[in-house]
Amino acid sequence: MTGSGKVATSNGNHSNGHSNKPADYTARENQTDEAKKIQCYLTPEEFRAVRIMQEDTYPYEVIQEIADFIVKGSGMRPRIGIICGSGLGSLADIIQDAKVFEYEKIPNFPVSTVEGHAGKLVVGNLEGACVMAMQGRFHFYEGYPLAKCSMPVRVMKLCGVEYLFATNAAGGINPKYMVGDIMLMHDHVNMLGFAGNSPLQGPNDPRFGPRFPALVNSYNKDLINKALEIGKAMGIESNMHVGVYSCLGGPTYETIAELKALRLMGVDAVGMSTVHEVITARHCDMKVFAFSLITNKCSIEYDDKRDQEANHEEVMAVAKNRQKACCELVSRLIREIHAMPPSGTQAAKTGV
Ligand SMILES: O=P(O)(O)O[C@@H]1C[C@H](O)[C@@H](CO)O1
Ligand code: HPA
Repeated sequence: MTGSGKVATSNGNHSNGHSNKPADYTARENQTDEAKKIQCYLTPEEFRAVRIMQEDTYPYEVIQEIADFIVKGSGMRPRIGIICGSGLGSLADIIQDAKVFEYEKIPNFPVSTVEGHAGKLVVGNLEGACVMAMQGRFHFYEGYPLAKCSMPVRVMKLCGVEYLFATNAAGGINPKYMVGDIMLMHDHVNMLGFAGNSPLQGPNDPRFGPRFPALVNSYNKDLINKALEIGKAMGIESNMHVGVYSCLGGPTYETIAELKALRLMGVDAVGMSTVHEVITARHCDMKVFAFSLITNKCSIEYDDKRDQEANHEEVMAVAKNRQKACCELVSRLIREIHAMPPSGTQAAKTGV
């Protein structure tokens, strides 16, 4: 590959036949043998960065080491894990007695590359419960394999987390959804899975879960019902929905034809994350609560006169506007979970 992503031919020409070697090629001649073999114009540093990004094997022992690093470094054993969606990093800002780990400083951890994803892991207390929050998630379009995107969910599991709260910013396809609404996820359509991609691809380690996990009832119904009650108490029930989310690979927003197809499949909101995290969490038997903040309405009509083009600035601005409601919903739900006995006890087995 060239620095611009074009494939170079053996005579040095790009496969589009127009340009020759990049102008800065002479500065790039100090290549590794491996890079030379595939006619790669990346510098050794770039080549190494791509290799690290695409490395997707995280053996159990490595994940255990990361978990130990976090538990020892924080002196806490979190019970609830939170993944903050785009612009929803404030969910981690409300954590008290926080111990903050920058992703760069956590051994073997990927780094965040997207605006609105700070790249910090925050461990502390929220409503009396010990929680850990990812202020910044990993997306497939950043170049990470899905297993790497959702590897932190396994870290959470080995830290002791029982509940995953996954949040995201999403486009509303259901015409009833308005910007700023909250959709509690009760199911998903795994479009990347349709294309043969899964975070569970490759050898299965039964210490995490079974080879063929079932995904019906992935989204905990009791937590959805509790969240609806909380929404009512907050006076936002008319801005809350229960619906189906779908994740596409991104980073492009969807075409109208794609949106029409998703709507036909029963999808209410579309984004670029969460599904692989939920799959990984269910595989290792975590209870999942997830919601989408609807940051933009997706037009599914070609002759729609409104200016409906999605953009990340708008996504971030809406998330900022609605962060208070999202924080309150999450805090109140965590308060309820904290009041329940830990799972494993007889009483807990009958509840969520
Ligand atoms: O991390 P999430 O899923 O909240 O972020 C969404 C999807 C893209 O990363 C970005 C597009 O604006 O927001
Ligand atoms: N599509 C995909 N991802 C998104 C969108 C969208 O419309 N809005 C926020 N994240």
